[in-house]
Amino acid sequence: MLEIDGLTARYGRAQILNGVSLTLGDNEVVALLGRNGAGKSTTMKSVMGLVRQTGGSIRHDGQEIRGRASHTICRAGIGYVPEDRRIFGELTVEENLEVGRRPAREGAPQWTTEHLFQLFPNLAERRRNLGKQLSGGEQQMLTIARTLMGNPSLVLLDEPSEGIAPVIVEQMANVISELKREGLSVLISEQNLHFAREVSDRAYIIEKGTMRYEGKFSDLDANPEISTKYLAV
Ligand SMILES: Nc1ncnc2c1ncn2[C@@H]1O[C@H](COP(=O)(O)OP(=O)(O)OP(=O)(O)O)[C@@H](O)[C@H]1O
Repeated sequence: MLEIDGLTARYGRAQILNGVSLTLGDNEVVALLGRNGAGKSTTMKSVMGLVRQTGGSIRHDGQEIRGRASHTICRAGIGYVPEDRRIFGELTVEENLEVGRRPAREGAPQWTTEHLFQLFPNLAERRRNLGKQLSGGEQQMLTIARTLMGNPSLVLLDEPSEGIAPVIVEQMANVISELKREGLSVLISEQNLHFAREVSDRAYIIEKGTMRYEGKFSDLDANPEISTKYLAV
């Protein structure tokens, strides 16, 4: 589904990714863990063609996408939910969802607003509220729901549990499990090991733009020194 191999990327003169490799299989949920500034967002932005990549490859369903324009990457079925919730504050919840609507895509689940409202009951209750009237957690949910309106087969979620109330974090975990049940592949970036463990099949740990760990959560639990060294636990 997604194969990143030896990816290097920079902002201006600063080298941020030093050869990152990661794979995500069909219908897998994989966590990209790391502390603040480790390079998680930059990895996701690289997949989306939003930062300058200097080397390596990014293949999606076997096709090289590194260097392609962002809209082409979206059209290939990759949805991206950035950390900063980019909802339209002056549009209602329903209108925000309509903005994300794209044609159905073969091999990917097709979403309707009604289906999304079942998945996000909070948004259903607030469907006629303006985006700016929602809480931070609800805005995060709305960003995810709007991305799903594009019928992606792969979704990149940048720190979905960041800065939201615990009760919403629990709902977020349910949403990610439901996306997997629907057949999607999901890459989440996380600092929260507990949340990542709850929703993901396996994990990578990145530090200073370099991959330090790849494996199961059970192995991470058996070797706590890895988490202590590379994560804020
Ligand atoms: N637009 C930018 N210009 C220059 N440097 C940047 C830019 N964005 C990020 N960086 C730097 O790149 C490095 C990696 O940042 P990145 O956002 O990928 O980290 P992260 O693991 O996602 O952490 P965070 O939780 O802070 O988002 C950091 O050192 C950061 O300061």
